[in-house]
Amino acid sequence: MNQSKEQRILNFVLQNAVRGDPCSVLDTIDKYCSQKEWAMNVGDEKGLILDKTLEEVNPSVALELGTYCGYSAVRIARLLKPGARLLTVEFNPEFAAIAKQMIEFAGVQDKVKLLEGPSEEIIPQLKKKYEVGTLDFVFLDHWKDRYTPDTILLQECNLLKKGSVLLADNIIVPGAPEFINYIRNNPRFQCTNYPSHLEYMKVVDAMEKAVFLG
Ligand SMILES: O=C(NCc1cccc(CNc2ccc3[nH]ncc3c2)c1)c1cc(-c2ccc(F)cc2)cc(O)c1O
Ligand SMILES: [Mg+2]
Repeated sequence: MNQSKEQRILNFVLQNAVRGDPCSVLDTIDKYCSQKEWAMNVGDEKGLILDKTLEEVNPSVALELGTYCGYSAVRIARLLKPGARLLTVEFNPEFAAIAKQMIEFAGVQDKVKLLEGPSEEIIPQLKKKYEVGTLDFVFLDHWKDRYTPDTILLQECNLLKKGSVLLADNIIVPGAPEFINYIRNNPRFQCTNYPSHLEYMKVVDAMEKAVFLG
């Protein structure tokens, strides 16, 4: 049975990156996906915006929607302070299996909890089943038409507090127009746009930061 692209990315990391070194895992994925096969990791350019936002927020509890191969989970986890944790949600079982191995190879498994299932099912379980009080940081990178309903669901589940930061990928490509309309017209969020480029391409993209005002 021929391999998936995601399996080829993982194999390239297992053979070329340094076990236990998150930066080498990130660099190796970026090298493979810019030189051999494009893949929808947030990448190195938008990754820097993610890094800077994380350094500002310094979250104790972070949530990621859309794990994919685990690139941004490794990127986020490597910057978390001792005792802080990342919950990452992946709906696609093949992606989740790849991401689990990627996270373990990078050596950040103690900081990351990978939850398999759709966000609309997982988010309502975060408080009781996963002992989450409120979320300091949320990275939205899953199906773009889920950004708005899941932002509403996070509020309904009382998972956001004053100062909670949402960061959304792909505001231009593939685009999340409904989310932008919702969040920029919502007085309970303070929004900032970060122009950038689609991962590994010269195509324009952007990220949007939204701070919950309570
Ligand atoms: O669409 C994207 N990513 C989302 C996505 C996509 C597919 C599968 C999944 C399955 N994972 C999944 C689903 C539902 C879920 N609910 N809760 C968790 C959860 C997890 C997730 C995307 C596309 C492009 C892109 C493609 C092509 C192109 F030309 C330009 C740009 C670039 C990106 O950076 C992107 O992020
Ligand atoms: Mg993305």
